[in-house]
Amino acid sequence: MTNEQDWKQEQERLDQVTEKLQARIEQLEPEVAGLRNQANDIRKRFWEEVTVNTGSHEDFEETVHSISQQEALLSDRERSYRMRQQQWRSVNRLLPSPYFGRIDFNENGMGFTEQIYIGVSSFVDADGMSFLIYDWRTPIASMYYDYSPGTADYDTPGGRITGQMELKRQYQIRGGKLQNVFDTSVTIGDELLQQVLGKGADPQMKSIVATIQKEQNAIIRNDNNRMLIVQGAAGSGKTSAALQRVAYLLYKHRERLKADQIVLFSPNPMFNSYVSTVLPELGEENMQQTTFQEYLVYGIGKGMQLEDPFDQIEYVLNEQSTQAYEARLQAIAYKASEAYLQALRNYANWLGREGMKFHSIRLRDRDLITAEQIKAQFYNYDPSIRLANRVTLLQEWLLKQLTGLERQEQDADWVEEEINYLDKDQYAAIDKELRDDRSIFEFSRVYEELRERNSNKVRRDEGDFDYAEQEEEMLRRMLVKEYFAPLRRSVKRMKFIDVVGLYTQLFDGTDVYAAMTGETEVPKLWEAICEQTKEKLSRRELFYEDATPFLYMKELVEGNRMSTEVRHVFVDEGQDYSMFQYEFLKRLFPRARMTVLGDLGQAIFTQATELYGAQSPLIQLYGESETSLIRLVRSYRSTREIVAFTKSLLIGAQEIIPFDRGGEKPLLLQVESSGQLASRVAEQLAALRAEGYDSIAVITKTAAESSEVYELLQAQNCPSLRLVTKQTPTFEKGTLVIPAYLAKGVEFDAVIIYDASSKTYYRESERKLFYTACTRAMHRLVLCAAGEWTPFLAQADDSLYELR
Ligand SMILES: Nc1ncnc2c1ncn2[C@@H]1O[C@H](COP(=O)(O)OP(=O)(O)OP(=O)(O)O)[C@@H](O)[C@H]1O
Repeated sequence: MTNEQDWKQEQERLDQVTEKLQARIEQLEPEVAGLRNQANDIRKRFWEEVTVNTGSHEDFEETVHSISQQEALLSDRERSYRMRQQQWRSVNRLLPSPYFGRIDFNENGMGFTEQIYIGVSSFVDADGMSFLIYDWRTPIASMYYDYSPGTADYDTPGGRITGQMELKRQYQIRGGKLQNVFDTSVTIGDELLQQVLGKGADPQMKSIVATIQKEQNAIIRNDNNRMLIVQGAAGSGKTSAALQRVAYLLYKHRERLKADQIVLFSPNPMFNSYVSTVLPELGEENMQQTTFQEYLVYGIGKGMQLEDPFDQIEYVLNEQSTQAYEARLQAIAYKASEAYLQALRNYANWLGREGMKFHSIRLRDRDLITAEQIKAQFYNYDPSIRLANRVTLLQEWLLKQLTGLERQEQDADWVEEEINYLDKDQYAAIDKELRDDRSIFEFSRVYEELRERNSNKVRRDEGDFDYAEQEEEMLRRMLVKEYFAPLRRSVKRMKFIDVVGLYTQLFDGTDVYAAMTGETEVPKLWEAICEQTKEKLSRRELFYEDATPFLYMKELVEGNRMSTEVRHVFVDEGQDYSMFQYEFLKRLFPRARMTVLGDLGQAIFTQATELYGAQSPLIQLYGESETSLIRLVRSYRSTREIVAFTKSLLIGAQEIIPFDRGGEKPLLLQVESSGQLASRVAEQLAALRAEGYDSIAVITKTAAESSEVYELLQAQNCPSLRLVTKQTPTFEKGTLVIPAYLAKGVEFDAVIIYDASSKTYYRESERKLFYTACTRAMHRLVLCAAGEWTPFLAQADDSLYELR
């Protein structure tokens, strides 16, 4: 806290800045309105101002010139309008809270101290020179996040600047009024951060610019390498840092980077709405957001039915331990492994020599070009040409063949028959097209005439030029063309490759697999895996674990698609992606840098990838020299008590450090039978609501359990209860009943684990799911259990919770 004198000065400065902001708004408003009207006017009267005359060549040129002049004028006004509007918005955004921080910096050799006020965007005084507010993303503002008072420096394009930071101050300003001023010394913003973190959960994530921590700042501003990997504990601010990083990149590269050149892969569609307000709050447009599943569905196409990751996890959590279940688990792990990735690469090499599978091209129930002919042609190409390039050659060859065959086919008997049997409507349609093409007849007639006159031939009788014959030929041509059009289309779409067959043949048994891929180390239950996979494929369905490898193999054969526009790819919950998926992203976005954020402690899927440490295969994706690794160990979401408890659930999570915010210990409630659970949980819900918590999650293990619990709690008359399923589009405040895997990435004031008994959570593989569920709690955590506690609580010292 500062003294009275300081406070007064700060309030005075705030008043001055507010006045200047208001003055700027008043100045900009008519300018914005004026430019908007001008642009609208130009748009409305566009054609009045243009002289359109196409009589002669000169007139035509004149017209083109006049249109482009008018266009240039319009786009100039629109550009000015957009710029002014942006300024107007930015000043308006500043008005209620112009800045949140200040540093006083004395640059070495300059001999004076500059006061640098920091806000969500820059604001320059009317002289155009003095910065009244610096954007938090400017190089100089980085000192605010990186240093306490004392020696400090920052990097500029011209080199490093060093000096003394004499003061560091933080503000809370609301509605133009100074509410709090903190002078910070050792660490930035503990007091402010305390206040921010003590607040309630929101159905939408907030920006953290006022309290970004040094290690988070390193993530936000890291702009050196192709790959940035962040391993961070639950609640350490990975997603927050990622979003501020997007804002930073958009600012730093504003001349050449647009929001739609950045893609964020989110864990589920609901998450999109959760994070969607952060960037607009910072005055930036949202980046593109998608899920990997959306990409898979798009890449594989409509022909196959894809399981989604949530159905996969439901299977893993629900099924009993049968042999089929064990086989599926082994398959999930193996099909995400690097060994399988390598096997598929080897398989593609093998296919370069033998074993390709094609579909015959068929017309009216007969083969036009047989699969054998296609295969023979394919293996005729020089084997040194890459597989995908040979496929392109084959595609060209097929299209050429089709042209020849189409011509031949016109004389076939079936064509004559079809013409005879054309019904009235079909005939009328064709006749119309013919009439439209009549000009061609006219042209050929005139041409014929001229040719004859020139060669001094006697002009033939009109009857010599046989229209009837021409018409019949045209009909044949059109009819055959109609039959051939879908064939061409499917060749262009590479449908002549039997991709399903190619993937299926991988599962013809251990020996065949080894011969094709060179892989001899397969999971124990490989034969059962083969059966399961083939059975599923025979229904034109794909397990989730097969979807990415399937698409990977498809693209190895057909050549991969690319998106060269995208410059930055962000992967949140990065531990849940397999190496296949990373390989994909790398190939799909060849010109993009990648930021992967995740936490191995929350790896709820079997195909998890380690992000950090020597074993991380992710480092190999772009190579060590192109990769930066950052680790976040401080957790901001939950109270000290909740973090101490949740970290005891994980093995080897000692290094997680809670931010120093106190609260109540987690509460463990045990009842005797599951019949009593609902009423105890309902009691807890009522108590938490009475304490003022209005974002509460009752977290269950599976979707089925969620629906059941939802019914039970409704029967207990719990108010404003909402069931969340994978189809739920957005998060809303209130009491949610939600399966753990859908609560990923989000947070709640209070969390109730519905049944933390050993009947529900017992497999070791469910430990991280359980941990993820508990770490969603910000202020309160309650665990209920009917009967024995889950074994995951075994390491939790009884001083870490309260038992009732
Ligand atoms: N520097 C900060 N200042 C204020 N709040 C912060 C800061 N860092 C993180 N938080 C808050 O901590 C909470 C957790 O942040 P976030 O969701 O980004 O963490 P995460 O690492 O992505 O978590 P998880 O892996 O558990 O999903 C959020 O409420 C966020 O606003």
